[in-house]
Amino acid sequence: MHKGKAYLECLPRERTGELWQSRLIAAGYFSSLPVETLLIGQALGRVTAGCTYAKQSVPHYNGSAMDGIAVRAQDSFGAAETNPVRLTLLKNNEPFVPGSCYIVDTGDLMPAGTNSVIMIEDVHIDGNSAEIIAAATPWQHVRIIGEDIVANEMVLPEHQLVTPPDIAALLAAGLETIDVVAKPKVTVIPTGTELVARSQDLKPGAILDVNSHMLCAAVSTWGGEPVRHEIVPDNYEQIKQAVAKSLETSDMVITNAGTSAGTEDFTSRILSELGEVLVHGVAIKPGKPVVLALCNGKPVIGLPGYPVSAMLTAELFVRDVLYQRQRLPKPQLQEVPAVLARQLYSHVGVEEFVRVSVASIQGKTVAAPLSRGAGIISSLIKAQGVISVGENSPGLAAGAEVKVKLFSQQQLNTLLAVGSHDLALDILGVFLKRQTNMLLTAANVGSMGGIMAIKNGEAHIAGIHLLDDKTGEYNISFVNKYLANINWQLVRLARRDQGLMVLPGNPKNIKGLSDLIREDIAYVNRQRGSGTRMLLDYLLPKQGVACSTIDGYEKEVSTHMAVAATITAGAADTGMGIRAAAMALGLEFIPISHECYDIILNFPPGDLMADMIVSILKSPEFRQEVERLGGYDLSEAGTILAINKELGE
Ligand SMILES: Nc1nc2c(c(=O)[nH]1)N[C@H]1C(S)=C(S)[C@@H](COP(=O)(O)OP(=O)(O)OC[C@H]3O[C@@H](n4cnc5c(N)ncnc54)[C@H](O)[C@@H]3O)O[C@H]1N2
Ligand code: MOO
Repeated sequence: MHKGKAYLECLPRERTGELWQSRLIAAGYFSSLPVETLLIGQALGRVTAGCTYAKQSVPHYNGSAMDGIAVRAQDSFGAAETNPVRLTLLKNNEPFVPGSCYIVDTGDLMPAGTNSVIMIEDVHIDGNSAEIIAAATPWQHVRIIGEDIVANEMVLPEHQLVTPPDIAALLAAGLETIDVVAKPKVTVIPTGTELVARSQDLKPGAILDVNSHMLCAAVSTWGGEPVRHEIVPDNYEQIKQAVAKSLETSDMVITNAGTSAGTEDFTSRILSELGEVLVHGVAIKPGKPVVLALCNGKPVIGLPGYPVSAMLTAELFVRDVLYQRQRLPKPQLQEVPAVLARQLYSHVGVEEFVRVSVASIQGKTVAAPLSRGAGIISSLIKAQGVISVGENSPGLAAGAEVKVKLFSQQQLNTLLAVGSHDLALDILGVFLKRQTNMLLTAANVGSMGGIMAIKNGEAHIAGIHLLDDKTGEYNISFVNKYLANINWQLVRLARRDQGLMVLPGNPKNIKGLSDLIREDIAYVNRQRGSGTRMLLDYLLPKQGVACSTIDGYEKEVSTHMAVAATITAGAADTGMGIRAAAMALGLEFIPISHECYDIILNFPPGDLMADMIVSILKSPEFRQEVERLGGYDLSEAGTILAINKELGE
């Protein structure tokens, strides 16, 4: 047995792909494929295992192609307007005699003796005779035997994807069943002592096994037949046995987790004992510790435990192998040039894959990077595409030209909201989708980030809640200051309650901001530039509180929900945020202030989308749905607060 390659000896992705492909070819993995026989009606989307030949001709009899009369062509010769020819009409059961004809409908068997059809429009029926005024050519309007498919002709070649018309052709050609390439059976083994199968069993430290379901679904999407193994704890022998047993019945085995350097990360060692580890460590992020092995001539892939890493490495090293194994054409993702919405740091030495929201903004395609953590499942569902930042790149500047691989052709049918995020925006997205079929995607970069995105033409919408500490007014002075020469409108979305969130029962008896200086109180703050942080910094001096005296003032998180989650987890006693976030996690809420959450709309004059958004904001249905979240006042929603004065004049 070969020893596994040392971890961290990372190969570049392309070389890994080539090595993986060439070793699988050498192992014969793509040559002798198991075959399955299916009823024709079940073969849609499958790949023919061999060439298929017609059992019968199509059509299998000479039939009339039109409604009319069936004649012997030579009986009609000489017919003309000046010389009508009269033929005797026979009944179907009467034998043909020269100079006679039969009435036929489209599809009828041509009566013996006839070889041509004259359309009924060109015939004058008179009692027992039919008069024609033009000659018919032999076989006109007749579908002759085998005109479509001749018996023994090839209907479909081997390794062809079966389409709906193929099903018609196969059935017409007299086939009842067809041999197709069998779906590769792929066993997915979730590993980890911390894993539980059901959310009822979750407790701190336990993780719900979601990856095995995600990976099985991916295998199905890629044409394979997934088999989900039960969770195997981090036990060397048990994992080894599970892999060895699965290999007996599967065409491919995927293990999940246990690929990195932890004390219980056994994958590479186990696979090197069961076969040969070709790769352990690829210079990519996420997904670096992926393991690629060949055991008994079958691929065994150790995918890293984090969901995003697992999905990306499956896309890179499982998907194409499955397509190739089934001879399915690999779907090509469309690649479009786009402008990066914000700066992106990257590590030199690894190729980094970053999921992005994509939108077309006034003719410019913009890609907004989503959160990059390997455990951020939501980045997988929010993304419309992915970009790759090359191994040698330390990162990309905002505005840099990137190439986005789009997950679907319709992905540019998107409105991009960049700025401070609010649940009301998600609800606006639902209403917009209903009315316009446009998808609203949001990148949460804080209020100032939103203003900058509008300034750079990289957002359709920006949610902001910025307090001007000189005027005490919200938002207007900021848009006027930063957004010249742009067709913006500032529209009220909601007034929101801002306040302190505390655990149920308020165990530390917090009453207001002045309590934050107490020694027994740990605070969790929002990031600089966020509206909530600006409000806090505005209010603290008014209460005579110095921020340096607050324990936790330096501890920053970037969303209202993260503040609420930090308090729920016991990592802080209180933090400022909106009431809806407190309610969502069952926290108590001490109101401190109101703030105005408004949206900047960036649409050219006359664009109907801005009007549509305003009318949604004004609708009672939308207002009720948002107000139900708690802590929102939408009585002014849809009010246009300002438009760009410079352009307006
Ligand atoms: N000292 C080092 N630590 C880590 C390194 C490293 O190089 N040195 N690499 C990190 C990277 S990169 C990744 S990726 C992960 C890979 O981890 P493993 O494949 O060993 O997996 P685990 O540590 O067991 O799990 C990671 C994470 O994922 C969760 N998980 C696992 N299985 C599932 C599942 N079926 N469904 C949902 N979530 C799952 C698991 O609970 C952990 O939270 O290692 C880093 N560490
Ligand atoms: O490879 Mo890991 O997936 O970067 O986190």
